[in-house]
Amino acid sequence: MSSSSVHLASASYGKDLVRIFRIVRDSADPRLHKVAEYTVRCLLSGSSLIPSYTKADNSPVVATDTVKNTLNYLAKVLPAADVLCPEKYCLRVVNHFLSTYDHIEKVEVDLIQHKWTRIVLDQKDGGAHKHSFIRDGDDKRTVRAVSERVGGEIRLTQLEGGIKGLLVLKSSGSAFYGFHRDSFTTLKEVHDRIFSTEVECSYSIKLASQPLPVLLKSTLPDFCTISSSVRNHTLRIFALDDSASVQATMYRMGEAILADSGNSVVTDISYQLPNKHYIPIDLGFKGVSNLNEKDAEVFLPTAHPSGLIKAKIARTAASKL
Ligand SMILES: O=c1[nH]c(=O)c2[nH]c(=O)[nH]c2[nH]1
Repeated sequence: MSSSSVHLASASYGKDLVRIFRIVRDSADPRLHKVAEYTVRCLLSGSSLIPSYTKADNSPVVATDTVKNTLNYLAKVLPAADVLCPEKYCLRVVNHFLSTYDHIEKVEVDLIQHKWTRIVLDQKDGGAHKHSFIRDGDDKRTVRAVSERVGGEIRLTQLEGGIKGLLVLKSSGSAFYGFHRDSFTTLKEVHDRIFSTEVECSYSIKLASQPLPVLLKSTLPDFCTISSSVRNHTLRIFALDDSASVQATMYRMGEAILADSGNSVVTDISYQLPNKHYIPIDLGFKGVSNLNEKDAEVFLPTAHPSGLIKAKIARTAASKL
């Protein structure tokens, strides 16, 4: 068989790990700042780019360096509100590439927001500082936006918000018993255990079915309020649920988020939760009891292996009515 019996099955390219930092200075008080820091991946695709892979023809290639320049340029020239809101920034970015380059058919943007929270000093030192910030947690907000040219129109085909790296632990209020047992099972049933996980989730946001340039002229949902709501419900259910398992608790988190009337544009939420095991240490060598649920106080935090539980919780057709 000749080498021509292969074809390009799929392809996309662009810039990854583009670091963006934007300062927004208050118009009335230039020392009062807001800041946003993002890591962005932006990938382009389209059938007219196929020759760049198959025929070494670079003529249709918008250089990945140009993609990086564009991400920085848009961070500078877009209205402050559109850069400070990661979802809006992503929507502007995908729209830019499809409205600028007729031969690009699809743009995918994945963004990670790095936290910068304003430092609040004692009142004697002036309270909330105008331009000093702290990284108060490793959790990150994520956004994915995908836009495609459909029938000559620029359409938003995917918009997702999310969280990653949100590390939580509860030292009681979690059990795991009644599970299937067979000759491979060694795990003891437990009625009170440590539950720790690093929350990763993403939720789909459905906007009105209009071309993206039209959507961008309309009033968009308050994406930051939705993001806070997802984080708050996740933490609330984690703390309050008398957990029967990671599976049962994550389902309740999804239920709470979708039941909140403020989240009507959220159609589903996917969780990925590792079960980070804490194992009671056997101190029997000193005659000290540490293995029973009631007296276990010293544990070995184990990095691996961990359980890994995934679920997508979605609205059923009836609940959309
Ligand atoms: O919440 C849990 N779900 C499981 O499926 C599982 N399996 C296991 O060993 N421990 C746990 N915990």
